[in-house]
Amino acid sequence: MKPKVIIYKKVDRKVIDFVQETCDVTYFENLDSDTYPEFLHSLKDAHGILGSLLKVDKTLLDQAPQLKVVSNISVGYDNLNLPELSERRILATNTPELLNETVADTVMGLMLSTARRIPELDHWVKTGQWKSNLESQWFGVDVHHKVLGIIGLGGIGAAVAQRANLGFGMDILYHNRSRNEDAEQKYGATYCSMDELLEKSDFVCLMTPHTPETEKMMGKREFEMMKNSAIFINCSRGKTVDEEALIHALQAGEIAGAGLDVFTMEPIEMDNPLLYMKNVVTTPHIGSATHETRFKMAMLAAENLVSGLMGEIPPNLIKAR
Ligand SMILES: NC(=O)C1=CN([C@@H]2O[C@H](COP(=O)(O)OP(=O)(O)OC[C@H]3O[C@@H](n4cnc5c(N)ncnc54)[C@H](O)[C@@H]3O)[C@@H](O)[C@H]2O)C=CC1
Ligand SMILES: O=C(O)C(=O)CO
Repeated sequence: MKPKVIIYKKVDRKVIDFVQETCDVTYFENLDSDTYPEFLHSLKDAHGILGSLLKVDKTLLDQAPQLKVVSNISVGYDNLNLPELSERRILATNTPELLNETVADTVMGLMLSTARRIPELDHWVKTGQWKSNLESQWFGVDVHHKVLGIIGLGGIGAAVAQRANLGFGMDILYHNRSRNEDAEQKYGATYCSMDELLEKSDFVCLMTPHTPETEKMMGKREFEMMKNSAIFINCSRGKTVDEEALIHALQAGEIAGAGLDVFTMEPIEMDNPLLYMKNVVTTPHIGSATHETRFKMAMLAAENLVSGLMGEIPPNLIKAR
């Protein structure tokens, strides 16, 4: 009998076909209040699940007694309770590396959009406010040849450093759990303490995973240490930032702006003050969301899933730290 698999995220037909070669697939394009009851029902005899961002905790796992593999279509895996999965001998997998370049493009996009105020000026043009020569009130600040501080220089952080240094002539400071000699050699990246990075950078880009250690790692003290002219970019996870402290820092002028792809609550609530600040550019957690990259991620996640269900060690098994 074929293993039973739930795909709970919209993926390309080719991905479903690939999984169907070896598994019996139940497919939900989206999980919402309409589809969730049926999803829970299917979970009872599912051997594998494939998707992203679903909170896989004790409560959910109690509903899935047959589960063998949880395959994330994401590199981040803060949605998974790893000790609980490991106790139940359930394999967990993710999709590292193949999204590095795409997410780094998003980071550069947020930096440029915030510094050069592109969404604000787009609105200005489209609402007929371009009536005279450009006034200095619409000017932005340079990105090129500034200092970029990257907190968490892993796969994505290194791709950001490459773009920023080789493309934009920026000086790179970084803070990480360990030294990245490759980035030091290729992009002149300089390792420093978190405090030094915050004090010296014109742009601070947060790119760590969300873990108990990194939860709210950017808080009141950290924003106060940044230059008043500095711009903060977060493309990691919303919970790595104390969002109230960020809002305060922006309102008080402690920092000049922010480009944010991720938020404490997703989707963000419409009364969140960040949505009403001109110096904040937001995107809806689309760091890796291009057709090409999302297809590759879903296919890799499908390969991880099938390999685990066939009794092999999946290529991207998440190992307990
Ligand atoms: N906005 C989006 O759509 C996306 C967000 N992400 C997020 O980005 C994160 C990073 O992804 P990758 O670069 O692929 O991971 P990675 O594992 O290659 O790099 C993460 C880096 O963070 C460093 N780090 C971890 N804890 C730290 C700490 N306490 N202080 C300083 N550095 C620390 C690690 O040493 C590592 O170098 C993911 O875990 C995910 O949460 C990833 C892809 C897309
Ligand atoms: O891969 C991740 O961790 C994401 O957030 C989506 O690409």
